[in-house]
Amino acid sequence: VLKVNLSLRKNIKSHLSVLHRNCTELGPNHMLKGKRVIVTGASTGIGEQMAYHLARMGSHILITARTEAKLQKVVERCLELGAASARYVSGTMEDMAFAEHVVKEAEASLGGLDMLILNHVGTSYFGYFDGDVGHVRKLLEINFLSYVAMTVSALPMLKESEGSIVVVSSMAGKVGFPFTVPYSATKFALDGFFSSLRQEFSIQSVNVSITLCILGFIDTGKRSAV
Ligand SMILES: NC(=O)C1=CN([C@@H]2O[C@H](COP(=O)(O)OP(=O)(O)OC[C@H]3O[C@@H](n4cnc5c(N)ncnc54)[C@H](OP(=O)(O)O)[C@@H]3O)[C@@H](O)[C@H]2O)C=CC1
Ligand SMILES: C[C@H](CCC(=O)NCCS(=O)(=O)O)[C@H]1CC[C@H]2[C@@H]3C(=O)C[C@@H]4C[C@H](O)CC[C@]4(C)[C@H]3CC[C@]12C
Repeated sequence: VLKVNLSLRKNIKSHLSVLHRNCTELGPNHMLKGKRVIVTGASTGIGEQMAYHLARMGSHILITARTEAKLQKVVERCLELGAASARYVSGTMEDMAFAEHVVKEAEASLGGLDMLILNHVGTSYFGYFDGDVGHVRKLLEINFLSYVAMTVSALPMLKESEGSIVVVSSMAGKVGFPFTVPYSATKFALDGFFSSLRQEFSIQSVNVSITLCILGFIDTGKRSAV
């Protein structure tokens, strides 16, 4: 048993060292080189920084949010940082037709899609739940339904490229923290939808990965409300 154990350990060690050498030679900065990526909510905060990381890796980037002036600046910076290409589409994710339009724009301008990064989030409040059902509905449309609409539109292209869906969520989408009731509900909904869809992809051998990012508080230097 000791002999088998030792030879197994030797084997694993040599495999790991090959893996490490390959990864180091390739370098993390090349992983998404030439890949076609949509980043939503990329005019500020985490989405903006993700766009810059993709730019440094040499990806083709399509960003979106409502504020055109900010998107223009982010696109300029992406090009300076080395993006293979960078463009924006401005509009609101309250409108499902707009969500679908962004995906169509990627198809028209990039000829396909390798990664869909769903990151945008509508404005809410940080405080006791005030009973405003209209606000919960609106936030569900922005933070959840538009994610679903974009995923459905992008799926044929992602199946073709065997690409990835990245969904930015929060600890508040896994645990019920106080003062974030509407926001938390939208993030829990994302977990239900995308975790279930991932299981279906696995059963159907659909080679599209789904990653749900569970973030804790990140100070983007910006705001006091959600
Ligand atoms: N920061 C944090 O502590 C945490 C953040 N997260 C998650 O990370 C992601 C990014 O958060 P963060 O960077 O802090 O958020 P920001 O508020 O900085 O950015 C939100 C982005 O969404 C866009 N957006 C807002 N409303 C709409 C709308 N109606 N239609 C289209 N786009 C819209 C904004 O641009 P514009 O106003 O121009 O439309 C902006 O680009 C979110 O999913 C959030 O839930 C998770 C845990 C913690
Ligand atoms: C307070 C939550 C994080 C708790 C935490 O990180 N505990 C430590 C665990 S560990 O010791 O094991 O590491 C925050 C998690 C998510 C935050 C909320 C969020 O998702 C978005 C908003 C961002 C905004 O800038 C402030 C308000 C938020 C609602 C924010 C509030 C704090 C969290 C719930």
